[in-house]
Amino acid sequence: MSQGNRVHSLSGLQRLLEGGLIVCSMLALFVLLALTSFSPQDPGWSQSQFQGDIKNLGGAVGAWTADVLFYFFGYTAYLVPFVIAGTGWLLFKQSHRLLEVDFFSVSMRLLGFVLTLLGVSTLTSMNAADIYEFSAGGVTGDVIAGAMLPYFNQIGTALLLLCSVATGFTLLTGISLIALIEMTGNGIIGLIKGLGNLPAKLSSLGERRDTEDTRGFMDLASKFKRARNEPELAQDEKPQSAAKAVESSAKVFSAPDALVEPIQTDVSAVKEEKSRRSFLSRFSKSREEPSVTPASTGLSAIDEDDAEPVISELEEPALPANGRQRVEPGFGGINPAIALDDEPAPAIKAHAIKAHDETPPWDDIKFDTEMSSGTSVHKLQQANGHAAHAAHAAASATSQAVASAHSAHASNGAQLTQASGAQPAGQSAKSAAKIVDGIVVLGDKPVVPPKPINPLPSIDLLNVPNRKLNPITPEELDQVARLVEAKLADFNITANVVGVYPGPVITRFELELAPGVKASKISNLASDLARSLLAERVRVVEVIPGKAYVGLELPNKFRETVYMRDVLDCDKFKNNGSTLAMVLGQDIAGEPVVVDLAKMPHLLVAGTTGSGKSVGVNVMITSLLYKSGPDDVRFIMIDPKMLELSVYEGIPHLLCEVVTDMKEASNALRWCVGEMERRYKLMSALGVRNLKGYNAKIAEAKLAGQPIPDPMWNPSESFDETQPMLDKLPSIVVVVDEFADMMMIVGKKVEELIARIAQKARAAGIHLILATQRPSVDVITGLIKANIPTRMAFQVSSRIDSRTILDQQGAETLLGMGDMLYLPPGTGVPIRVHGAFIDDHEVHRVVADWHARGKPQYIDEILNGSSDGEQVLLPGETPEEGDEDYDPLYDEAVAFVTESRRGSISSVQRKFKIGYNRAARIIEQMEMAGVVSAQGHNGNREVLAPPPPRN
Ligand SMILES: Nc1ncnc2c1ncn2[C@@H]1O[C@H](COP(=O)(O)OP(=O)(O)OP(=O)(O)O)[C@@H](O)[C@H]1O
Repeated sequence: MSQGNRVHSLSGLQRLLEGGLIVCSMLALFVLLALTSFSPQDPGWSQSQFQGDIKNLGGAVGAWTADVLFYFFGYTAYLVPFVIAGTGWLLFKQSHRLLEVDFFSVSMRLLGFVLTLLGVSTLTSMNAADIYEFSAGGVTGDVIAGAMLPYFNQIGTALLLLCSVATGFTLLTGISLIALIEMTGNGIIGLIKGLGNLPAKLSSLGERRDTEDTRGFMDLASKFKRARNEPELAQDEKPQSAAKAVESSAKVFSAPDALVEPIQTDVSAVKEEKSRRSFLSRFSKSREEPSVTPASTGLSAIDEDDAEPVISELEEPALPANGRQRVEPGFGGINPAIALDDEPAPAIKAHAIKAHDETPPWDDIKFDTEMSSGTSVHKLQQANGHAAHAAHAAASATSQAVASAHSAHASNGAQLTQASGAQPAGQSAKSAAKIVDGIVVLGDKPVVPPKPINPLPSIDLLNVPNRKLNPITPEELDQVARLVEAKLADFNITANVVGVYPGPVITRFELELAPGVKASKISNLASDLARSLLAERVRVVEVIPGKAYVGLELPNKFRETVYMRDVLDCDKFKNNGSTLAMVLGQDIAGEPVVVDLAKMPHLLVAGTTGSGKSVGVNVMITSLLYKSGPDDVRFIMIDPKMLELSVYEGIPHLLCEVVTDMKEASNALRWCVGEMERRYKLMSALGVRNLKGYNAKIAEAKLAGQPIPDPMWNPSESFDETQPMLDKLPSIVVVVDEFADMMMIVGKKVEELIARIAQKARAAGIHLILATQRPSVDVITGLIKANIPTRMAFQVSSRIDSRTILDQQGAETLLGMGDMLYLPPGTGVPIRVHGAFIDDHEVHRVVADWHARGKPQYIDEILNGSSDGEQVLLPGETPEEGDEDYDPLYDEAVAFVTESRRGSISSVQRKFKIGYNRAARIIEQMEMAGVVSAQGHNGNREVLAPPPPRN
C-alpha cells in the first residue's frame, strides 16, 4: 500500500522507469530471438566471409550480437536476455529503493552474478560439446579452464567451479542453499508419503460417503417427512421431533475440516512471525557479545550518508493468513425454507410471539446459533450445507426448533437475572422454560439449547489481520546502528550501540556511554537527534531496569499494526486467572502486554485527540467482554461525548444505560460510593477482607447447602417479606470517556466522589477507568492523581502534559495511533506499549454476540438517585450548599430590591452592609427565582417582580 503511494509521488521518475521496463523487455526479446535464430553462415564478429541472405531474425545486428555473445560466453549467452529483462523488472518494481541504494548489497549481488557466470561458463566449456563453431563456455570459459586445469586437474577444477557457482548464487539471490535443499527434501518426502496414503484415503472416503452419510441423510429426511405427514401428531410432540432430528444430524456430521483449518493456518502465520522475531532477537543478542560488537563487525566502513537512518522494508509476499479461507457458518440452505415453508404450529407460534419481547430478532438467533460451537444446531447447519434436499423437508420442524430457541433464550435471560440477584426479566418465559442438564426444556420436552454464557465469545469474531511484517535485515539494522553512533559523535558523545531490538513499531538501540557521559545529555539532544537521523521522533530511555545502558527508540519506517486478535490469542491472556485481565497491545519487542485491572485498581488514560485513546478504551472493554460474563463483571459507562461508548448499549454487563447526562453521571458515582459502603458492611459482617474472599465464602456456603442470609435486611424498611440470601457480587468497572466534561459540568463534587471511590473501592471490587483528552491540572487534579496510581499516556503535545499524566516527560515523543506509555502501579518506570487496534465492526460483533446471550438488568436508582427522589446523604457526607439554602437576609433583600427597583449587587451590599460575594449570591438567587432579570449588556438587571403590597 505504502509502496503504491511512493510510486504515485514519483510520477516523473515512474514514467521513465516504465519506459525502461518496456525497452529492457524488447531488448531481451531481441537478444533471445537473435540467439535462437543464430546461423553460422550469417555475417558476424568472428566471421569474415558472408554469402547470401541473412537468416538471423534480428537481421545483421542480431547476427552480430549473437555471434559476440556465443563467442565470449558459449551456452551461457542464453542467460543474457533473462538478465536484461530481470534488470528492467527490478528497476521498475523496486524504484522506491533507488533513493536508498545500499551499495554494499548491490556489490554483493554483482559479485555473485560474476561468480555464477564464470563458474557456469567454465564448467560448460569443460564438459559440453561446442555450440556451432564456438566453444560451449565461450572464450571466457576456455580461458579460465585453461588457466586452472594445469594446477587443479579436472576434478579439482570442477569442484572449485561448483563452489564458485554455489557461492555466487547465494550472494546474488540471498537464498540459502541449505534451506533450499531442505525444502526440496521435505517436498519430496511429503509427496512420497501423500502418494503412499492416497489409496487408503480414497477407499475410506468412498466408504464413508456410501454408508454413514447416505444413511444419515435418509434418516433425517424420513424423520422430517414423518413430522410433516402426521398433522394429527400432538403439538407438544413437535419440538421433540425437531430436537431429535437435530440430535441425529449432530451425530452424523462431525465438525468440518474447514472450521479447523483456518485456525491452523493462523497459528502458522503467528509462528512465522515469532521465528522472524526470534531471529532478530538472536541477532541482537549476538551483538551484545564482545566478539561481535558493532566496532568489530567490519561493517563500519559503510558510507553513513548512503544509508537511510530509518528501518526500511523489503517487499514481502502476503502471509498465508491473507488467503485464509473465511468460513461463514449460517443456516445455509435451510434459512429460506423457514421463511417459505409451513408456518409453525399455532401453539408454538403463539409462544414465539409471546417470548419475542425478551428475545433478540431473527438475525440474532441466527447469530446465536452460528456462534455456539458444539451445539446441535450448528451441526445441523453444516448438515444442511451438504443436503439441500433434506433442508426442505426439515423446514417445518426447524421453524419449531427456532421458535423454541426464542423462548429458550428468554429463559436464559431469566436465569441470568436470578444469578445476578436482580428482578426477573420475563416471568412468562421463566415459567415456560427451564434448563435440565444443560438442555432447555419447554414444557416437558427438551429442545435446542440457547446460547449459553459459557463458552465466552469466540475469537473468530475479530478480524483475521492482514499482517504486514516489517522485514528488517540485520545488515540494515547494523547500518542504522553505525549511523546512530556517528550522529552521537557529531554531538561529542562517545557511545557504542551494544544491542538492537527491532519491534513492530520502533527499534530500540541500547547505547553504552563512554565513562563520564550523562544520560541526560542525550535526552536533551532528543529533538536534534531526531532531526539529524531524519526520524519523526526519538525517545530516549534514560534508565533501562537491570541494564547499564541508555535506550534510544527510533520509529520504524514501515510501522506494523498490532491487531487485537493477535494479542488476545496469547497464552498470557488466556491463562490469566483474573476476571479483570485486559490486553493492552504489544511491548517494543512485540510481546503481548496483559494487565490486571484488579491490581491497578484504577486507571487514568490521557492523550491528545486522535492519539488512540478511544480505541485503547475499546480494547480494554472488549478484553473484559472476552474474559468475563455479567456474573463476574458489570459496567457503568459514562460517555459525555455520546458516541464512543453507546455501541455497548444493551450488553448484559451493563448496570444502567450508557450515561450521557452529566447529572445522571454524578448520581451514578454517588451510587457507586453507596454500593461501596454497602459492600464494606457485608464484607465486615462475613469477616472477609475483599470481594474475592466474600465471593468464595458465598460459594462455599451455597455448596454446603447453607446460603448466608443478608445481615443488612431490615424487615421494617425492606419490601422483602423474608430475609433474602446473599449472592455472588460482580466487580464493577466504571468507564468514563472524557471525564474533563464531567468535571466542568458537575464541578468539584465529581472530583470528591472519584477520590472517594478511588481511595477505598479496591477491596469492594469497584474500579475506575477515567479517560480524558485534556491532560491539564484542572482536570487531572492532585486529588485524583494521588488516588489513581496507574496511568496510561497516549501521545500528548507537550512535556508539561506528559508530566501532568505520568509525573515525567516522554509521552510527547510517542508516535500516536495507539502508541502509549503505561505506568503500572507502584513503579516509576513507564513501559512503552503499542496499543492493539480494534475496529468498530469488530466491537459490534462482540457486542452482538453478548446481546444474543442475555439482556441487561438495569438498576434505576443508579441514574435517578434513590427511589423516593431524595438525595440520601452518604456516610460522612455533609449536605451540599443547595439552591434552597437561602441567605437569612434574602427576604429582606427581595423586599428592598422590589421596592427600590434597583437590582444591582452594590445596592444590596450597601443597604445590608454585607460583602460582595454574599450580595452577589443573593442577587443570583433572585435571578433564579425570577425576581430580577439576567444581567444586560450594560451590566444592569431589571427588577421583574412587583413591589410588595403595602399594608
Ligand atoms: N492501536 C492502533 N493502531 C493503529 N491505529 C490506531 C490505533 N489506535 C488508534 N488508531 C488510529 O487513530 C485514529 C484515532 O484514534 P481514536 O479515535 O481512538 O483517538 P482518540 O484519542 O480517541 O481521539 P478523540 O479524542 O478525538 O476521540 C483511529 O481512527 C485509528 O485509525
